[in-house]
Amino acid sequence: MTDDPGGDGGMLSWDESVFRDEHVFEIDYVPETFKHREGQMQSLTYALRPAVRGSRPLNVMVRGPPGTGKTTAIQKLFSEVTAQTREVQTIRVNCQVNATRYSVFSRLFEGSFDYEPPSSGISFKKLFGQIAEKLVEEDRVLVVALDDVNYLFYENEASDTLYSLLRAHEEHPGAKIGVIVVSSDPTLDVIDELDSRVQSVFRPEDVYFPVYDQPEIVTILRERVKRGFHDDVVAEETLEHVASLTADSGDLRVGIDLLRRAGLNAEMRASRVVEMQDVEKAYETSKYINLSRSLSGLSENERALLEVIATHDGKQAGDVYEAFHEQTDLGYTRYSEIVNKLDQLGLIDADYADIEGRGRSRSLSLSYEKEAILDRLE
Ligand SMILES: Nc1ncnc2c1ncn2[C@@H]1O[C@H](COP(=O)(O)OP(=O)(O)OP(=O)(O)O)[C@@H](O)[C@H]1O
Repeated sequence: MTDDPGGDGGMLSWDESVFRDEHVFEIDYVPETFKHREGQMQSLTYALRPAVRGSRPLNVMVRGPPGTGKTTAIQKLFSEVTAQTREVQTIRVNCQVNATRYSVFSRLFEGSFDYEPPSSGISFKKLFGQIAEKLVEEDRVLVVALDDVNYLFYENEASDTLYSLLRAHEEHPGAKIGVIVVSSDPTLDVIDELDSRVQSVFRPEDVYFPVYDQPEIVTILRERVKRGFHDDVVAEETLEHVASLTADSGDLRVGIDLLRRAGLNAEMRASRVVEMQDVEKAYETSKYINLSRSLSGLSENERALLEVIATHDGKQAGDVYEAFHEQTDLGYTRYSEIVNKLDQLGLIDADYADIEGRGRSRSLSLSYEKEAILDRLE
């Protein structure tokens, strides 16, 4: 691309691309290099070391805002461990998808047996029994990463799930299980929110992932640009701009998505170069990547309530309930639970306020612009 073989100046012909490898901008891509996380990787490796020797590993609590490399660290760690030894089995559970104890253990079953548990409704006890039995039989240590564990808290399932995992050896002698909980909710105090029966057995190592600063973002994104785009498609100045927009949100995902969309915008203009205008246009969508991600995990009723709040923005909880109940027939308890979850996800603000003559009541308002939410709920 650099030598402009067609001799057509800045124009891209229909069968050319600015991308060398578009795949590096996809969400499930695991980067080859993982800069600025050496300390965290060291702590994680240290915690897992006993497992490699056949003992129960240290439990770990990983915390940090969205898009700071927590999942990537677990993926890297797990592939290093499994490459080293067959004695350790590692399973990562995405709690946004598996948000109940039963569903977490179904995933563990699937990870252990390579097929899903019977859908006919096998009891939790049986499910757990089979997983533990296999571990003991094969004399393997199981390391479970509960990724985005905050979702288990939103569903009130965290204590039961952790309790079962941490006390596994009591019901199933010989079963060795280590747990890594990964929380991306900075407002959630993981230990504090657990039942005291869990607190007494869960004293994890703490590993923190701070947001990347702008120079760190530049080095990480430069690597992606090198792998993902042909030479000279993204100028240094453009990269700096992408990094500063990314630093505003603190979520590296914004930067990666920005690069891909800006590349597509350049192609749309048949340009060989990504210009600032391509980045600006892409940012209108990329800045909402975290919102889209939160929305994608919502159930039908949760989406319905968010939509009702969008059309009653700033109204009192009681008034919103009436509209919600009319639409879904759900009762007040369930309604309150969903309000709390949307609040914890940072989608709405549910603030208590004194209302004249009515005591204290919550008013519900959107944390994002109404249109941004409604567009993404469609
Ligand atoms: N140091 C790094 N080097 C290269 N890529 C990185 C680095 N840190 C994060 N990424 C990339 O940023 C994106 C987000 O990272 P990741 O999913 O690991 O974040 P997270 O902290 O687990 O986010 P969440 O809490 O929202 O689940 C991924 O595409 C990942 O490849």
